[in-house]
Amino acid sequence: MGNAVLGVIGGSGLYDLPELVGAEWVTVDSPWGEPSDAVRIGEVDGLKVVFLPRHGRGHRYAPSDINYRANIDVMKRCGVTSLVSVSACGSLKEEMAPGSFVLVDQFIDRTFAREKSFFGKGCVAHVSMADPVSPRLVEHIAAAGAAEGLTLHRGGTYLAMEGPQFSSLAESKLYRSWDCDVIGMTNMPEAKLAREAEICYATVAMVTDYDSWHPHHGAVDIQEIIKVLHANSDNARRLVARLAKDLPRQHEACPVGSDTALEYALMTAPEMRDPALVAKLDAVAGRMLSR
Ligand SMILES: CSC[C@H]1O[C@H](OP(=O)(O)O)[C@H](O)[C@@H]1O
Ligand SMILES: Nc1ncnc2[nH]cnc12
Repeated sequence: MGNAVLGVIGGSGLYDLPELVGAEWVTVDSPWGEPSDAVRIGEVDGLKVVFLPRHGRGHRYAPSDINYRANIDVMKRCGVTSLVSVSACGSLKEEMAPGSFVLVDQFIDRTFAREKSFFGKGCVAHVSMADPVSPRLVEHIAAAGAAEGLTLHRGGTYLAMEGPQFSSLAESKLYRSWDCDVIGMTNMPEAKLAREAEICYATVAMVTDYDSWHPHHGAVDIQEIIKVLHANSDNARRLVARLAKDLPRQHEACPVGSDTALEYALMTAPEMRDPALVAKLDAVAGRMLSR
């Protein structure tokens, strides 16, 4: 299946990966506009790793301002085959305590002010999001976490909210009644776009707080979040470094078809496609559109 390339999107508190060898910041242009930052490209034991700070260095972009399409397009242009999203989140479950990590396997998308697809008028596509994360990548992350002695929860539903304000108590209780496990502001549409770009995706959710619902913890507060983030960014970096060491150097076919998601997804007849949109899709859908 070709060489594996590991992409890492670092969320709040993760703006660099010092573990990368021979790393350089590289500006990659995208027809989808401005990505959050340049990418840091380096390697770990021969594996190419591409790191992008989701909010930009210095945390310049709010969740609604991030150009998720450009970020995923840039990852695709860099050859990324597996993408790990490291994301701070609130916990909606007692047992998922601040400081722990959750390998989520489902998302509920409540965001409403973001571009959510590379496709549209002139080139329509519908990909499956039934299994939004790649199980094989999750297995490798879980093994890396265990090797590093981290507290990891396997499985969970991530509620993506628009933000930037945190949830009201009523919203927090509503999401708990939906049996959601964690809440954040960024993994949608990121996961949808990764799927459209045929990149295997998985999220490492770093729990920083109990959102607003917990009777014995005050409402979520950014100072507390920052403290937990500082205490955990080393753990997140160790996890990613171990993953990079141990990830198979050949890309493994995704059992849920993340890496072939466009195979039967394109709906628009070739002669009816908009050439301008097709040109922008050169990286994301070149595999299908050049056939
Ligand atoms: C710093 S608290 C809110 C902020 O943190 C999370 O960001 P990310 O997912 O990039 O780690 C959350 O989604 C909000 O954007
Ligand atoms: N409680 C919370 N809600 C939304 N995003 C978050 N990121 C970290 N904690 C969060």
